[in-house]
Amino acid sequence: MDAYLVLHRGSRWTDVYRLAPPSEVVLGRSSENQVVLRSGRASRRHARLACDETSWFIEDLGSRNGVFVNDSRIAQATRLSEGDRLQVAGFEMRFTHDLTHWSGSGPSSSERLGQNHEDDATQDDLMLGDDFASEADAEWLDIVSRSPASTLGMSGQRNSGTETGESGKTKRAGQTGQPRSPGETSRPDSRTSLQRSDGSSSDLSLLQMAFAMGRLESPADDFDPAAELLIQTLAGQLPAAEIGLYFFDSDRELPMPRHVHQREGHRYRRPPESLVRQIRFPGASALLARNVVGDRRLATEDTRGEIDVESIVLVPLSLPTSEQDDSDNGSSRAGGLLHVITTAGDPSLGERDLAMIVTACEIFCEACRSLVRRQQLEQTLHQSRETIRRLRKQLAGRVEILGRSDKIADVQYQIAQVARSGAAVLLRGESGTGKELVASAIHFASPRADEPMVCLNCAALSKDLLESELFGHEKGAFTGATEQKKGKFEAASGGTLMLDEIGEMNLDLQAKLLRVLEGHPFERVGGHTAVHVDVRVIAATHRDLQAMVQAGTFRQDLFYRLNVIEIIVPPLRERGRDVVLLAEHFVNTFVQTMGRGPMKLTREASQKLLEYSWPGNVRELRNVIERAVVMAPLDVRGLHEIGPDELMLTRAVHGSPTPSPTGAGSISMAATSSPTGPNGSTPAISLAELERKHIERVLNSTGGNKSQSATILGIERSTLDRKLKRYAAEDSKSD
Ligand SMILES: Nc1ncnc2c1ncn2[C@@H]1O[C@H](COP(=O)(O)OP(=O)(O)OP(=O)(O)O)[C@@H](O)[C@H]1O
Repeated sequence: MDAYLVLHRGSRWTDVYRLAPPSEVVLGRSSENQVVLRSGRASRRHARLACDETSWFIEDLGSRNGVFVNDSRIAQATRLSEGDRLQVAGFEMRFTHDLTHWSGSGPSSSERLGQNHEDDATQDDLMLGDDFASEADAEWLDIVSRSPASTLGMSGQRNSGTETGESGKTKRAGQTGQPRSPGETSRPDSRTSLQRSDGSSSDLSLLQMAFAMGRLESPADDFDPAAELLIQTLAGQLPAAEIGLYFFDSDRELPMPRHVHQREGHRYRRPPESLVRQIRFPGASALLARNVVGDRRLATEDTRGEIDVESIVLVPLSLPTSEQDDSDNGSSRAGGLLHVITTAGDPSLGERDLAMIVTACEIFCEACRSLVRRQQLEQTLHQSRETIRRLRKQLAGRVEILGRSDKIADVQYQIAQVARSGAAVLLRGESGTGKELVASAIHFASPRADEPMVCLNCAALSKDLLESELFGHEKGAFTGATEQKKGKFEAASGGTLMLDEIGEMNLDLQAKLLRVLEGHPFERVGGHTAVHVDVRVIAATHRDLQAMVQAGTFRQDLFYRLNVIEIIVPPLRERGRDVVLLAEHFVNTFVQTMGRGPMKLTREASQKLLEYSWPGNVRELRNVIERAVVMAPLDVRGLHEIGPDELMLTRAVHGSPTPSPTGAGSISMAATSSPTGPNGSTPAISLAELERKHIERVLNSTGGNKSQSATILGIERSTLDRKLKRYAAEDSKSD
């Protein structure tokens, strides 16, 4: 069953709509899916008329003047019956099921069939009430608006809702132009399209455009290259259209078009302000106005009396600015619009064209946003790099080899000498003497200072793990290799790699390392791609590599390769008063980092430090001082003086290779037996033996707790493990 709505003014009808249920007419509101009687003030709702199989309903949507049915204001939906007449502020609507003599052939569900101009009614006569009386810019165009394309199908897909309002008569009564007679139906232009071919062609060119825009490398504030691609694409798809693209600030009038496409013999014309206003507000939809030939309200300075525009598409462009963050909420400061027109004689733009144009514009806006985002990311990356550079400099300043002894002065001199060259360096010295610190000092004094400094302890890992840590591995190279991982060589690319405890590396890996040091590329574990790196290697060991070479446990060629320059880092017991200097430095450091009050060492405490043999070297000293600062009483006002007892170095360790005047102290938790000779003289044992005995005593005192023992000894737990393994191996050999 079809239902008809006839609008009357006095005794004359003005418009006739066929309302095939379900459908609805909104009075005073423009929106897709609805027949638009009037398009001014698009955001204001007034009354909605809906119909089902048998009845009509009218509903007040909150207009200021209200909606009246037979002089009673309606509150909610009001049911209307066949033949009912409805007065809505100045004109009358009649509802009928009998309109056979106006049987329009349009396919739509809510279709305007005819319009009567015979009485020469004026626009004002058809106003829906005082609400609109002052609305000078009210338009009577047949407008279809379109939300973002991402919500729409392309490829010629028809949106059922957009079928309403297709009758497309440009103007209402009182305007110039040829009126249509009742019964004349408009073009079913939701099926027409100006596009050159079917939807798949436009999909393809939109994809090509998106791809080309994605590859643009223009600066973030230059949207022109992307705009050119947009115009080219649209011109290719809409061969009978003129196109203009505008960029503007939100508070400015429409400027000159930034890009224009016009066919030969045709002239592009700016859009009328009255239409532009309809899309220049946040969240505005694109619009398509059809059948507008001769509408004098579309005249602009440009038209010079010839108003031959047939159809218009206007799309608001939400463009980002460089300063804007990437959360685009549609209220960007800058903006733009795309304007597409066809002129009389050419086919009108249809809804498929509108959908295609809106999609193209969205791709364009997204490409512009990507340009801005990319620039923001580049800026962030640049800032991060600057921060890293600054921090590295600060770090370099903190890599200070403290000490005034001759032995440390020698080391400092050698650091300055080798830093400038790229030569391999071998650092030798006991555990905890500061070999890693020396390696860092070389790196930060070298031309590689801005590049990474990476350290790897070769003793801490099994052979396979060490290979993977050094050279990286490919995904699936071994069980657990779930991702590709770059090794330390790649991580140190351009910088310095310190290989600590190089003497613990097995022979296979030594061979692979040698090849890399000789400038050959390497492959990640499980991979076949050759990786080239430029890395300076600094190796360190506490072992006698030459003896290992002779024993066949270290490759001679690798030894020569690593040992280009050798720096011996002296043990702490050979640095004289540097012990006190370092201890004072550590006191100040820990007081600061722990937020404690001022502290200093007493003369007796300093003396005690000088007398101790320091088998754990600087690391042990650091730990001793840290413990003293932690244990210092909290309720001290003013300066706290750290006395000798607080250092917990109670017992003398005789037999140190550098005997001290009063004998060196041992750690308080150490066992009672001391390795002294019969008369308190230095026993004839090697330093290695002394170290072993000391370790055993500490282990005894902790009940075999290795972690605690390592802490007391001032060495890494892995170092202790290694030493114990070696002792066990030596014991089994001698058995
Ligand atoms: N001259 C020094 N000035 C200041 N701190 C130092 C000095 N020498 C060593 N240290 C500190 O002593 C600790 C141990 O130093 P480092 O790790 O460099 O020794 P190492 O010889 O590499 O030890 P290992 O052989 O066990 O790896 C670190 O905290 C380091 O900062």
